[in-house]
Amino acid sequence: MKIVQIQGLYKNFGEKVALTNLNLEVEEGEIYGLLGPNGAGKSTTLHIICGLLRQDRGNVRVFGKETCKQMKAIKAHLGLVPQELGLFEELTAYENISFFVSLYGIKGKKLEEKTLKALEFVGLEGKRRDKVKSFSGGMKRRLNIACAIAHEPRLIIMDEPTVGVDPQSRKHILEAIKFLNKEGATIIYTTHYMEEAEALCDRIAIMDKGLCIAEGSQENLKSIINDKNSFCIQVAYIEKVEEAILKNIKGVESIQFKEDSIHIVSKKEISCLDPILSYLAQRECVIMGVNTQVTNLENVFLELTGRKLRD
Ligand SMILES: Nc1ncnc2c1ncn2[C@@H]1O[C@H](COP(=O)(O)OP(=O)(O)OP(=O)(O)O)[C@@H](O)[C@H]1O
Repeated sequence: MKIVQIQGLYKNFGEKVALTNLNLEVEEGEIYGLLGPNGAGKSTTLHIICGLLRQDRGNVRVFGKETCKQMKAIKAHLGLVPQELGLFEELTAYENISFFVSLYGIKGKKLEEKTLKALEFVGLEGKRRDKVKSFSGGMKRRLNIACAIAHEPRLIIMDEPTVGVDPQSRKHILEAIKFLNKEGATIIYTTHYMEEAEALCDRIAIMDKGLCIAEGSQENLKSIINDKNSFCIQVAYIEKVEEAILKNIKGVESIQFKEDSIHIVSKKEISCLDPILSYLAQRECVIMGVNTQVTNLENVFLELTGRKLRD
């Protein structure tokens, strides 16, 4: 079953275009990654799915119901882990979770059970009576997740839930997400950490400038750039190298300069390493090493969204 269906979605903020004809579908039971550079439109998309924002045009269905007409019914089975922490610092961990659970009309013994289960789930059962203001960043992130999942939603939307956490908390959070998914929850996950998306997601959409520019399984996405070679040449005296000349070598598709290395993407069928090395030798650069790079999600992401720094 398609748990989220987005068709022809548009959203502007004044002059600013946030989404422009976005189309996405999320199947029940999957972990669906939403990746994209800053400002790509990920949070706007998630906020529209949750009914926090209204689209200008287009159709969004969650659990087969239209968000514009049946948001109340949708919200009962939806959990949102927001990018910004949404916690009450003066309340304890227990009080924070039980407040959010109570918003779903859950009371009494059930409220207590669900709150304790969520505390245990994020490894904070020993801190239940402590005020949030005494928590570390990682503990707050975990509590933020507990507040969103304690009512046991069918669809969990996570907007960069691991920002600023240490490796231990990150590991705990990623394992918890896998567990929730095994238990039956569908998860939509945004992150800037490619290795997280690689470890978690069944399918991924890459967004840029309000559009979905690629979508599919990790294998599908990698196959987009499998007709290319990617390699890195470490060079001393890199200042002697002229980018325009390298770019003109047959087969070269893109070039990126770093402090002491050049990253090159080329067509697979044309071998351009020899002419590049000859050119570097001609310029009396010292070649310190050449590394071929394996195709991973980060290469795909950078290839599709560009390697230039964004404002
Ligand atoms: N409330 C708002 N008012 C004005 N512009 C906004 C607002 N919310 C988002 N935008 C703009 O819409 C575009 C998409 O923003 P959005 O937050 O959805 O991107 P994002 O992919 O989530 O980025 P990030 O990775 O930085 O969180 C950006 O250009 C952003 O500046």
